[in-house]
Amino acid sequence: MITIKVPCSSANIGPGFDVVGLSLSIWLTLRVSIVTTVDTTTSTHTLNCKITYEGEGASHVPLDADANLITRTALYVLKCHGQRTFPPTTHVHIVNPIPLGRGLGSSGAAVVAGVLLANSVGKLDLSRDRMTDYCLMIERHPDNVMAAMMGGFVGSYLRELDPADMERKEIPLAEVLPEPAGGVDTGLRPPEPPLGIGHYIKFGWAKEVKAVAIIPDFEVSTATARGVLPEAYSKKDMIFNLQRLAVLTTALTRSPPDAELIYQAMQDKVHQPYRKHLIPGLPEILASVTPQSHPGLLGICLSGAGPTILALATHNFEHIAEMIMTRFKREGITCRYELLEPAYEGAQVIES
Ligand SMILES: Nc1ncnc2c1ncn2[C@@H]1O[C@H](COP(=O)(O)OP(=O)(O)OP(=O)(O)O)[C@@H](O)[C@H]1O
Ligand SMILES: N[C@@H](CCO)C(=O)O
Repeated sequence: MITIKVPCSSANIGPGFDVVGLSLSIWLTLRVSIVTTVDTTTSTHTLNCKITYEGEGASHVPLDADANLITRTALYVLKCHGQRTFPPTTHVHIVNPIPLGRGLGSSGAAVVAGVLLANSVGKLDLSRDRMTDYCLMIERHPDNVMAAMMGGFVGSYLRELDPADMERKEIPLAEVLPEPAGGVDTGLRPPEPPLGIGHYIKFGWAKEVKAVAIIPDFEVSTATARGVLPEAYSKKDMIFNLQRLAVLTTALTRSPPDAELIYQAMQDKVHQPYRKHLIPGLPEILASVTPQSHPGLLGICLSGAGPTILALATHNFEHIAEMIMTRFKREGITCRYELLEPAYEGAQVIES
């Protein structure tokens, strides 16, 4: 039995759009077994893989190996290594408590889990850095996948690629992860990722800082939330974010945390203002919960592409969460909240 555990993550933390991510303590878990039978031709499951699933999205997440994001990702990596199917007969049981499309990195966790799955069942012996390259072929912004893979509070950038590699990086997603093609397999190897696409550094984290995630009961797809962003930004807005991000990455390591410094350093002009039409009440919520109005609060932001709100705080967690849920309720939106800790250790593979 192989157990694969991947944490959820919150990207951006205010000004660090597509740059920083924080892995948090909700874990996607895969339980993987390979049953070797005498007659290996009898598997009735797509590509030798049986999927069972419980948790968030159980009513609609596909259970065919060539359609489910986790196994589709694994197949991409396996095919790059000349393996066209899973080993007969693979059973992947997925337990997913990460809400989908809420800004808590469910797709990043699924992609990381898929790459780890391929590495284990295909006995590929890939390094963690190389596995990250595969993740970045599928999820092209590094913040969620780097945090989920490496754990903790992580900053990352994508390497500037030479023109040939750039071409490969820009290939449409469907070519990296072919759509379920009714069994059509050209036999060609998919494009392999260039070496060393992503680079990262782990920041420290002051241990008293916890994350309160207020999770509305509706989804915002990341693709939609990226579609509303402008193509270009003013110099003024870029400087605004860069100044804050530079301060924030160290401010969150200091004990005791400086609430005034962190609150200001979590302001953003690059993505949150443009996403307000997708998340009713967003500007009011971000402006009305402050360290003065809510002692214990350090800072507040949209988690990833939303709609979850992330509040960093040292105490008073329930009060902060209740205030935000009440504000959402005025917009007719119900929410739940979770008190989370950083998942320092990142993705794990346990063989038993
Ligand atoms: N465990 C899973 N199994 C299969 N598919 C999944 C799983 N988790 C996520 N997905 C797919 O990813 C989609 C959500 O991805 P999306 O990028 O829109 O949001 P997110 O990753 O939850 O949020 P964000 O990127 O803002 O943090 C789901 O609708 C589903 O298609
Ligand atoms: N940085 C990404 C994270 C969401 O996956 C965004 O905000 O669009």
